[in-house]
Amino acid sequence: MRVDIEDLDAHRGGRRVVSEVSVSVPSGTVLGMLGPNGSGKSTLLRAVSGVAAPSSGRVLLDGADTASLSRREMALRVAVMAQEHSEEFEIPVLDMVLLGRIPHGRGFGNDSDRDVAVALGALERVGAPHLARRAFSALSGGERQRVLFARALAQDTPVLVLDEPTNHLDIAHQLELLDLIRATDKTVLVALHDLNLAARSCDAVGVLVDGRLAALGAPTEVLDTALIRSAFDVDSTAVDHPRSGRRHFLFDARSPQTAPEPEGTPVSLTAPEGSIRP
Ligand SMILES: Nc1ncnc2c1ncn2[C@@H]1O[C@H](COP(=O)(O)OP(=O)(O)OP(=O)(O)O)[C@@H](O)[C@H]1O
Repeated sequence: MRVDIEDLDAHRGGRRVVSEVSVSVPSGTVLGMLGPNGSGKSTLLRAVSGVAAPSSGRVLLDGADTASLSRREMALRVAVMAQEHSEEFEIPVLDMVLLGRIPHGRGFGNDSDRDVAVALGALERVGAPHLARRAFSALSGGERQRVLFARALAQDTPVLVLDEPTNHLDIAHQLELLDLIRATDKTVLVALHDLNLAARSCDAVGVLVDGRLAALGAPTEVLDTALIRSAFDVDSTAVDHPRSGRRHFLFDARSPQTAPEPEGTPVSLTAPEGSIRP
């Protein structure tokens, strides 16, 4: 399913935090949304998924304006994995994943055998079938992320909107989740902070700075040391991976022009007596 974002503005707390963003995401491709903290990635993704309507502009799913779709019609098209999930759900993990089946069925607690099979299959895909009977609230941060990703998969939608899905995940599970995303034929919009993971896993990346799209295109075209400096205020060095040949970035330091000046009396960095520092 194709996703077109047209001239989108979005407000948070009465302030415009996303301005004039236009992006087309072809069916079955992965768009990584990059940008510094507070640059508007989550706000843009909320607008795309229908969690919060844009203040102006449109989001089209295969040409259909999301403003004209019912909640259920949206839930059959777009599954969302949000960044914040402070909920202390006492429910078992399997029931949490079954929430993804609600748009397909008869409502919570009326799951069919197929719903249960899909939910168990999704847990299997994220490597978490052993968690099915555990309470969601008793899981670690990374285990919760994987269960919430399983819920999004179980929703069985053509579009996935994922806000920093690799938060809390160890490196093996980060790679696994991004490989799973790549292996689906879904259209994926995913906010990421790790530029090297994004370059490895996305067909295209969009870089938001202060709510505006500063760059958009294939990772190899977009990501370079100049962009990283201007968008993130960080100096970096590009190196090609000795085996894959893929471009990677080593991060050197905050760029000197923009790093905050130290204020007042310099703080001594000498380790105190008995410290574990060498
Ligand atoms: N609930 C809110 N009320 C008011 N302002 C908000 C709210 N949520 C976010 N904002 C503001 O909107 C702007 C964009 O925030 P957003 O969460 O979209 O950024 P982000 O790029 O996803 O950031 P991060 O990388 O830190 O997750 C920020 O300036 C933020 O302070």
